[in-house]
Amino acid sequence: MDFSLTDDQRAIQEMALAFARDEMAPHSARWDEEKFFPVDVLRQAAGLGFAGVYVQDDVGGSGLTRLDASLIFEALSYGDVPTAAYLTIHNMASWMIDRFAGDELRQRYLPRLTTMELIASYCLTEPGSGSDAAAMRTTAKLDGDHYVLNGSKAFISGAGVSDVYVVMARSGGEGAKGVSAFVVEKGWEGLSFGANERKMGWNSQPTAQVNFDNVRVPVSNRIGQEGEGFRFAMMGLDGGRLNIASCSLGGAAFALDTAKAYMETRNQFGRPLKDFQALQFKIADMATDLEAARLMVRSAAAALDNRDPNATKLCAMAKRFATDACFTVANDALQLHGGYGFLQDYPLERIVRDLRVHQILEGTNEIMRVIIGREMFRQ
Ligand SMILES: CC(C)(COP(=O)(O)OP(=O)(O)OC[C@H]1O[C@@H](n2cnc3c(N)ncnc32)[C@H](O)[C@@H]1OP(=O)(O)O)[C@@H](O)C(=O)NCCC(=O)NCCSC(=O)C1=CCCCC1
Repeated sequence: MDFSLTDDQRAIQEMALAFARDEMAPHSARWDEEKFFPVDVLRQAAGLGFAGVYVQDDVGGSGLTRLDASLIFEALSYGDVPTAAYLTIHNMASWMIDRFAGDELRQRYLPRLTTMELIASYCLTEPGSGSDAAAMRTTAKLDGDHYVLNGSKAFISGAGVSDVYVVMARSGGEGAKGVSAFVVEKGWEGLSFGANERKMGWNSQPTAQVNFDNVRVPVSNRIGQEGEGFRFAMMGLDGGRLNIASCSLGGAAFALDTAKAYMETRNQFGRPLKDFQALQFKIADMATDLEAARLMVRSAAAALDNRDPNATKLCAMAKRFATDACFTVANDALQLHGGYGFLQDYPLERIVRDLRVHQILEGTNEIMRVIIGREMFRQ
């Protein structure tokens, strides 16, 4: 197995890191404090091809691989975790349209999604169904050449700001087979949004409920066939989980570098912290765990690129391992700063807050174990 990056991959990685350093990192503390959603910066990122990384190029996508995407999202997260994470959501929703919709729908939305003239959200979770996604109650009843959507989606990133919502709703019977996927536009009658949630982290992107009150959606806005929506949503999440794991890598890499720099200059007992072996061991463990997580993410990305039958399992493993390991790395980096790590004048407490949710969203790490366990016995 060759884990080295190609020259093209290094160039992409460096471009994303430069963007993170110049356009994101200088503002991330303010975005967090002011709960500011940096749409202009997202559009600048789209200009570099980061809004449709693995969308096909006939509709403006970059046509890159999942491994390329993982490198990009890791690099961007070095500058600001929630903004990079928002790009992953936009990419996931856009990919679902690219991969599963007919050409008319692809051409209608994707050229504007890949430039981020339109911003996308992904709507699966409901107030009453999180881990048990197939228990959703939002309905889509066929009425002539439209579906009529009723219900609510919860924890939706971008709700109220996004222009386009990829929505999973029940068009048929119970269970996963009754679910279809639709593209719904902001501004359509009956679509409304809840108040912005007050969150522990991920403050530079809005999160709210999306409500459907007899929203009429043209049949032509259904993605694929009736009853395929749950499978599409799960396939979207295989890649989404990899992307979130990549965002954890970037946040943890930033935390580790910040801790190392601090240890060079902070003196206690007459010596810099880096000269204490116990603290060197801590850095050694952090770097080792981060590298292990990175290798798992890259291996899962390669599996998705190669359509490996183990890809779902490997993505769940990478998400579980990387988001846990990277949260611990960030928390240890905070600890190495002593009392200063707890202050908002330093970036560590923000990174810890931002990475915490990666252990919960896009499937909790407990659900990742469910998926891995099932796959282990399916083989
Ligand atoms: C895995 C799970 C717990 C299991 O589901 P069940 O047992 O009901 O369904 P089951 O019997 O596993 O499957 C149904 C059909 O579906 C196919 N399929 C499933 N996975 C896949 C897959 N990966 N690829 C292809 N097909 C798949 C399956 O084969 C079956 O079809 P079949 O009957 O065989 O024809 C699922 O519910 C899940 O995952 N929850 C976590 C949700 C969850 O992750 N939210 C996160 C919401 S989004 C979020 O948190 C965000 C946060 C930030 C912003 C972005 C979004």
